[in-house]
Amino acid sequence: MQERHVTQLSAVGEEIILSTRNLHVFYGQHEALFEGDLEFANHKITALIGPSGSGKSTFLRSLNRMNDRIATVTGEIMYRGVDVNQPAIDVYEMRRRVGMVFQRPNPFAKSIYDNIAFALQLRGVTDRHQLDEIVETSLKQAALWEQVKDDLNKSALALSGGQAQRLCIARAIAVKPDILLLDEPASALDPVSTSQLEDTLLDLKQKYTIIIVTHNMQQAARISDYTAFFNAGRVLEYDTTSQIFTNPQVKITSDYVSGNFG
Ligand SMILES: Nc1ncnc2c1ncn2[C@@H]1O[C@H](COP(=O)(O)OP(=O)(O)OP(=O)(O)O)[C@@H](O)[C@H]1O
Repeated sequence: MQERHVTQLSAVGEEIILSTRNLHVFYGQHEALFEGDLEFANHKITALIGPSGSGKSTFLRSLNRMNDRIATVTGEIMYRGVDVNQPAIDVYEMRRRVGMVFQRPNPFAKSIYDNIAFALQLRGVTDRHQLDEIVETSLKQAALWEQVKDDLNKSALALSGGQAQRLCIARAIAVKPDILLLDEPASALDPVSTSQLEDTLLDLKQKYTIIIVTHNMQQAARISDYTAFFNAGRVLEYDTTSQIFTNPQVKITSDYVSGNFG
């Protein structure tokens, strides 16, 4: 078996929206990511899997510069032809296009409506009709509208975990991003909410490119098109999800996906 097998998606005809080259991440002296070179295909779901501490979140958070204050990130992050890992980049604007949803649902202590409207108002959208329309569309896309349409003025803190996570997705898509980064978004959810969230992500793929960190192998297999396997700060294998789960080329990947790891 090989030691490393990373498929270049551009070589297999995919439209690449985001790619990293020579990406290294250091927390102080500790190098947590060595050469995370990956290409991400437009309107596809890519899963990042691997053991705890292998660098998945570090990599994901680097993609929209969430590591800026806590780590040193070197290398290129090419988003639609622009290296967004440059000091001159407007990080705020970049994060509008490359949004993030975190592991634990983190709605603001505001109404359901304001959770979504707030980000838009900050960006200068003040027209009430326009706000209403975007709030409704975002909640529909996040598959939450039917459950909350009569309760928009109620506190978001009263939502269930699954609903709160879908509200966070609605909030992220309200500003019309291109790419959604999700860091274990279902880890705090029960199986029913997890399944609903997976259906929502499959729907969202029509409009967005999705990159998701997950510990749940079945989840990666169910929803993703491509899977990257991380180990000890390196991407050891990257391929179609079916290939990773049925015919991995690297022994450690094979051990990991078959549950014989460690
Ligand atoms: N804020 C931080 N400061 C210092 N070291 C960190 C920080 N965040 C992560 N690390 C270290 O970087 C390495 C990679 O961690 P990371 O969280 O990216 O891994 P992961 O694969 O996402 O793990 P998990 O699946 O447990 O979330 C680990 O050695 C971790 O201890």
